[in-house]
Amino acid sequence: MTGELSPIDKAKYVAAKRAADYVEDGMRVGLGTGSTAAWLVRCLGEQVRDGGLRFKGVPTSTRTADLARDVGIEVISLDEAKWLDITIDGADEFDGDLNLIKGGGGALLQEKIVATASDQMVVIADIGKEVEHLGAFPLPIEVIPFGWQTTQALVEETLISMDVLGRQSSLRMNGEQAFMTDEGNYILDLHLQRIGNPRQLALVINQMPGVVENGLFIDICDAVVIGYGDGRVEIRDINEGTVEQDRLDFLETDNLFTDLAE
Ligand SMILES: O=C[C@H](O)[C@H](O)[C@H](O)COP(=O)(O)O
Repeated sequence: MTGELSPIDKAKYVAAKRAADYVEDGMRVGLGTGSTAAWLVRCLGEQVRDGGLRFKGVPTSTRTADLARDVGIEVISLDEAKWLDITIDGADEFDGDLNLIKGGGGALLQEKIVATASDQMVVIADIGKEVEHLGAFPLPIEVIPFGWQTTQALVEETLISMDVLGRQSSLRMNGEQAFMTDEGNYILDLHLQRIGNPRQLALVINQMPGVVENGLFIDICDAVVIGYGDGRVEIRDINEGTVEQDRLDFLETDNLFTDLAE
């Protein structure tokens, strides 16, 4: 990476840097996927290499697994770990109840399994991810390839009859090919605009044949570490509201940050 990092990357970085403090020696830690989670993995890798931190990481995608190994984190499977102390992951949107839309990077299935198998889930996000109502970000749902167009039609008909779907859904593409998840499935992105009842929607979608999982994370997240482009971080806890507001002064002097910005 060269040149000055953008305010959004700084925001992601400070959120990840602060959240890395949650990880203690001996923990089993779920490692999220995406650009914000990648900052976390790099920060933790630096602490492993330079600070002697010892923990086991359970990645939520092959991308995260590769990065974690590259930076020196010991990687184990979820079945080896069985249960996790904490999962730290990014999000595409979070609302006032700390409900989330995830899956912009296509990793929602492993992410939901891992987060649900954790004592706590902490989300790391730049302030731009905060919304009053979920839904402006297209809601990803993972579907099996067999009969995916039939599944898509069923999803659309059901959601239109519920007055939920604003526009059509779209098959996520990777160039000319359908995007394929780590489990060999497809992603449909639902253009909803505003989700009135995320809990109900998540249940309805998951009942449809062919749907594997949806990107709504309801009652899973315990706290959000929010980063700002000027180095401020804020921690919102599901029970206690805002519990910390701080400015991380390391931004221009931190090794990892300056290495990557140069
Ligand atoms: O599938 C991807 C994940 O849910 C990501 O955590 C989410 O899309 C946020 O990614 P980013 O940190 O790159 O905005």
